[in-house]
Amino acid sequence: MALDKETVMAALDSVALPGGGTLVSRDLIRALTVEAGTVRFVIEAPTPEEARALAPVQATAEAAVRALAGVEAVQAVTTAHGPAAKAPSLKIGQHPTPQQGGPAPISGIDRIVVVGSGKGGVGKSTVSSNLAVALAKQGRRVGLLDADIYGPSQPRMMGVSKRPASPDGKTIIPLQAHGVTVMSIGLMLKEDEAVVWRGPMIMGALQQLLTQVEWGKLDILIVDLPPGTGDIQLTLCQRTKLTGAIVVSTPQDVAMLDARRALDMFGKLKTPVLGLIENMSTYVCPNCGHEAHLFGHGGVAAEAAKIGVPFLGELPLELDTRLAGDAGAPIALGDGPAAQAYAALAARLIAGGMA
Ligand SMILES: Nc1ncnc2c1ncn2[C@@H]1O[C@H](COP(=O)(O)OP(=O)(O)OP(=O)(O)O)[C@@H](O)[C@H]1O
Repeated sequence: MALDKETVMAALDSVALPGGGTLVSRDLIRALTVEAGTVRFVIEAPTPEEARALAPVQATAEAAVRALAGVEAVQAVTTAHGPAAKAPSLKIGQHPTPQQGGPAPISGIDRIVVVGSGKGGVGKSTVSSNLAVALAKQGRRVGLLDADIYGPSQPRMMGVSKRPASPDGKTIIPLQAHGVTVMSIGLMLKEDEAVVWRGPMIMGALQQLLTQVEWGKLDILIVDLPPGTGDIQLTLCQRTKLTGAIVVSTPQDVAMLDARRALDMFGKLKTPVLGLIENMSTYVCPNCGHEAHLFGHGGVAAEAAKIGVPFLGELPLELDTRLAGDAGAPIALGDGPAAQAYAALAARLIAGGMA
């Protein structure tokens, strides 16, 4: 294989960062050049402290590039942004502006699909990120909006952490990860900063994420909702023209009870339910191959049949899915059993005109 920038970037994409993600997925590589066997690049950290902490990562990156065929010399430096130039300040969290008429589409976005659940922790964010990646792998232009304002998890799951730029203090430039355009309120806050807002501020923040982000042209925007049936769900369904909702549940009775509430809410808000997904459906022991159903099995399919909505599929409970999410590289990027299940789900949505 010829030595070129793509080959070097692929090698750098294998270099994991301490907080999750890779040098490439977190967009830290600058000024990469390849000249007659000599590779030069800059690792640009957001702060001088982070730059110091990246010294071992630089060594790993140099070794990864040096191992490529045709590389004779590697010259890498790690720098920091330094104190950020004073950008026009963008305030996230404000009172919503009134909207005339009914739910409005977002210009440039063909379909908006929300992913919801009744209960927390059933895998809504995992499904959203993996579905986004699986759809992007099948050639769709995909956006992922993390609307879980109280507990944003997409920055970690997609391996992004850079604060999105706002060149004019109004528009927000989203980030790119694994072929997906990503925006989360978590990117505008410090990782452990809590959002302590009342309903109107939340609605205003959501409105900003939907309308001030430069999404570009998308075939589908996937919105990862917070759990439950609160202000965010209400605002989104009433103000934005949605293609529909996907409801994720585990097969457990308590999860299904809450999922029914979510379904009831979408019914009341006249948001079409595109289908149900059963997550953490089966567990195959990696040592002996025994298949177990830790949270039961088939409950979601039975519910879908009962209420007459499509059952979109079941996803296995597996350690690799959790590890991949924590590492910022969704499991759907690979080709194992979970990735195949997500690929089938993506293909089904595309075939049905939903993505
Ligand atoms: N199929 C799976 N196999 C293994 N682990 C999973 C699976 N689905 C989700 N998880 C893990 O379970 C945890 C909760 O998942 P996730 O954050 O996606 O749920 P959620 O419904 O979005 O939660 P929240 O209510 O906090 O938003 C995460 O650590 C995730 O990695």
